[in-house]
Amino acid sequence: MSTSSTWSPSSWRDRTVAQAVKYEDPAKLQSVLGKITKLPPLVTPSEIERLRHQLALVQQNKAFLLHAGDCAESFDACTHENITAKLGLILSFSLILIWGARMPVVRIGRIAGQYAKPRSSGTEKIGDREVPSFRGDNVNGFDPDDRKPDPERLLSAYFHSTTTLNCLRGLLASGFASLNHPRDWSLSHVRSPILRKEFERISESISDAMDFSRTIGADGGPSFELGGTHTVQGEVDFYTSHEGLLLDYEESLTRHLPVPPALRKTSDEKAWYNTSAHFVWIGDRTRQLDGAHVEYFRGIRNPIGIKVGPSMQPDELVRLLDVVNPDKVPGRVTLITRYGAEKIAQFLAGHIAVVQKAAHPVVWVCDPMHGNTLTTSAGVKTRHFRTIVSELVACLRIHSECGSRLGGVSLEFTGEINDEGFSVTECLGGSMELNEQELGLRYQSFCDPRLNFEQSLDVAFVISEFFKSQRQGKGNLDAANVLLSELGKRA
Ligand SMILES: O=C[C@H](O)[C@H](O)COP(=O)(O)O
Ligand SMILES: C=C(OP(=O)(O)O)C(=O)O
Ligand SMILES: [Mn+2]
Repeated sequence: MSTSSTWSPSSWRDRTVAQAVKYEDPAKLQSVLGKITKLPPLVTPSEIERLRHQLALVQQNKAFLLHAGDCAESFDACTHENITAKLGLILSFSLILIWGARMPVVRIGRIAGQYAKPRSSGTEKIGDREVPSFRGDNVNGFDPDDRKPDPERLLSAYFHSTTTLNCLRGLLASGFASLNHPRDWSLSHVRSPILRKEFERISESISDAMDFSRTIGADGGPSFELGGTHTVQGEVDFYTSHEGLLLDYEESLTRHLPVPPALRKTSDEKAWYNTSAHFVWIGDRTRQLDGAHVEYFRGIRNPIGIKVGPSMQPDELVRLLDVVNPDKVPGRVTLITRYGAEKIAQFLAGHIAVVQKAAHPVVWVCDPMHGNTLTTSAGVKTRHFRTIVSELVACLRIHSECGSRLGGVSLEFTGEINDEGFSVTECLGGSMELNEQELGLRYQSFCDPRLNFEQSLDVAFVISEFFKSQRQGKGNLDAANVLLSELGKRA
């Protein structure tokens, strides 16, 4: 394998493309890509560089990363209500984390472009029929009769991403993030009295802290609508991300743009930026060392993620880091581990050891979702809250035993609610004790099961309590134990 050869946005085309999509009409594909190539970037180099800088702070233990959102966004779910609910959950989650950890949270949504899905199999069974698998809204349709890949969907993905991003930017610029108005955490869903007492204690402390800031005027004066500036609390950074799976699309949004002045080494320095999102990641199924995805990713300047599962060999991991980050740039690489609760103890410490030995600067993030998927006897794909939290807790423990640090979490969750105000029912357990019979009530995911609003806040409380106890010098999981043992007991 030669990685020293010249890179270009299209050099990946000489490599084997894992999870490739086969289009019937290549001319139509070219015409769509030609159109996208001319459309404006979705994000800017300054935003991308700012995120890289913030991820370097995560690495230095000065911030925590929350990477979260849908497994697969869909074009139909691109509504004001859904986007607001998703952003609201990310903000609520990060507020709880900030309270416990007393450090900034870097927020990256799996949003505004998370359409393409790698699949375990090329076909799937729907009833008695065997049809091509759904590959995401930018490839084919969820309807079993609409599974032929259509290049026009790439253009539609661009416009849905743009619309989503515009909605997010509008909400954030108009004070939606103001910490004075978090979504109501009613806690009425919490069944265990012990848990409810703990959650109430935490949320009252947060409300108290916010009340205090308001009283002393530390919330920044008049509101935005009344001519005030964006308040310190209301002004938050928010970044977008998706799996960089469809390289045709990623290439067409890869632009040679001036490096922002503060970072330029020469007055005319330019770099290749993937302008489809601030952060893109390589999936566990497409991270082959000599494959097309690694070749594409090595040449872009964005901060990138790499999914690391049980099949990653330790030496392979170091070689991969050498390829994508030869200059060991801080903040450039985030390793998103996803082994499964049963396997993490077998693999994580070995991966940490080789990365430490190679002195590669990385942000370690725990994805406790993808190694913990199961299918019920009724054929429903789900995840159990208990295994999700169990992988997360094991991850925190193993990092601290190895003298390393867990810098963030990567979750599939959604704050979406239906017209009656109910959350989705896709994962089992949590403080609402969702059971198998209830999965069918509001199962809306197009791919993997997501934590709903209530279950996500459960996770936020657990992590927040862990950081609080660490901050108070306890350095262990004691304070989170009441939550963990209670949540662990729930079916
Ligand atoms: O989101 C991740 C993958 O695309 C997903 O887990 C694949 O699911 P599958 O195993 O049903 O193909
Ligand atoms: C496809 C995904 O994960 P992985 O590559 O880890 O299976 C994902 O994050 O949606
Ligand atoms: Mn997924």
